[in-house]
Amino acid sequence: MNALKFNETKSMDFIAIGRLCIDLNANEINRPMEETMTFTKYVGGSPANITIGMARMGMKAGFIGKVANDQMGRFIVDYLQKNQIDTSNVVTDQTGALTGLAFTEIKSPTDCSILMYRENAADLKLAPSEVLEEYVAQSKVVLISGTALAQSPSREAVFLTLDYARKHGAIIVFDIDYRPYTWTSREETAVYYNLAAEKCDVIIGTREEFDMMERFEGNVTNDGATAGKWFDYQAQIVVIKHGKDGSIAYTKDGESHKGAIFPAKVIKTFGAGDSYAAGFLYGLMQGWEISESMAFGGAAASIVISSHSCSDAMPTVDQVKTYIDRCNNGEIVSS
Ligand SMILES: Nc1ncnc2c1ncn2[C@@H]1O[C@H](COP(=O)(O)OP(=O)(O)O)[C@@H](O)[C@H]1O
Ligand SMILES: O=C(O)C[C@@H](O)[C@H](O)C(=O)COP(=O)(O)O
Repeated sequence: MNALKFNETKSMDFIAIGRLCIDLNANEINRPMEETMTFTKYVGGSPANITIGMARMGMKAGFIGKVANDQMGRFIVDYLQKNQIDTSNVVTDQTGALTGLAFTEIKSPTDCSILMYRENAADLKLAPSEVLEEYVAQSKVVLISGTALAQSPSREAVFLTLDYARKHGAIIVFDIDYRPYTWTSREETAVYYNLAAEKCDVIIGTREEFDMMERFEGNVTNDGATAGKWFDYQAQIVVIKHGKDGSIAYTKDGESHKGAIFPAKVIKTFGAGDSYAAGFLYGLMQGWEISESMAFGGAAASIVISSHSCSDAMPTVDQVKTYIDRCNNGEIVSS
């Protein structure tokens, strides 16, 4: 058992708030963007990917967000619905805003980058008045994604969602999800990230993301010290991710747990964090121990980084279990 107490009377398992975007993933891999000519379109945006991952694992999931009033916006909503994700709090922009695009460059399995087009992005136009309290109140878990704090009115919509989630007893998860291009300064970023993190039960981020949040506190860069700060606020679990070197989770009772990593035939690195979050949160919601939940997330991540997409490659529970078995039998080895 982990220490989190989910309110089992609620009708939905998981709701995320944040961006619904499009990933355009390079078809011709192992080359720079300048030489990449064709791309495959997928639903993207980190919180969207995590929600799709939760739904694939059988969780009753929903989303709070805003999409453009165009073909891309309709493609996103349709894809969510096909994945059994409730879209009743996904609103359509009426101001001519556009869908955020992420073109991925896959230079090698370890050298990947993302070129973002996020001018006038619809997701950042979500207003507080468009977040329905009764919708938030239904969910056992509410996940907020840090990028949604980058601009008003989305920023206020997230803080209001945090208030509703706390009021109605949800477990609140903060995926730091720091994307520098949506922010105007590192100071502004750190201020808002810290204000949000104070209100969350589970905080998940990479070492670099926590470094950004600690910019006013000298050079901490020690995982234990980083996590310790948040236990004075609301946090019960703090997870610090270290790419292919795995992850470490700290809990309020002073314990720490290392996340197992699994072999992968890596096509690209992005999507690791989102699939890890889905698998980890799924495990926690089953009442599994922290390390078992981390391993489940690690295996989900290995599946997704061995695939071309992020969202579309999100595995089912059976796929993750089979993957773990095959790794344990030596059938899957790293490329
Ligand atoms: N090359 C890899 N091989 C196996 N597992 C990986 C690899 N890269 C990432 N992972 C898994 O995915 C998790 C999250 O990856 P990370 O790169 O730290 O997150 P993000 O994608 O958010 O930057 C890691 O803790 C690890 O379990
Ligand atoms: O989050 C985005 O806007 C782009 C994602 O859809 C993308 O594929 C990605 O970067 C995934 O993030 P990660 O899991 O943190 O690597």
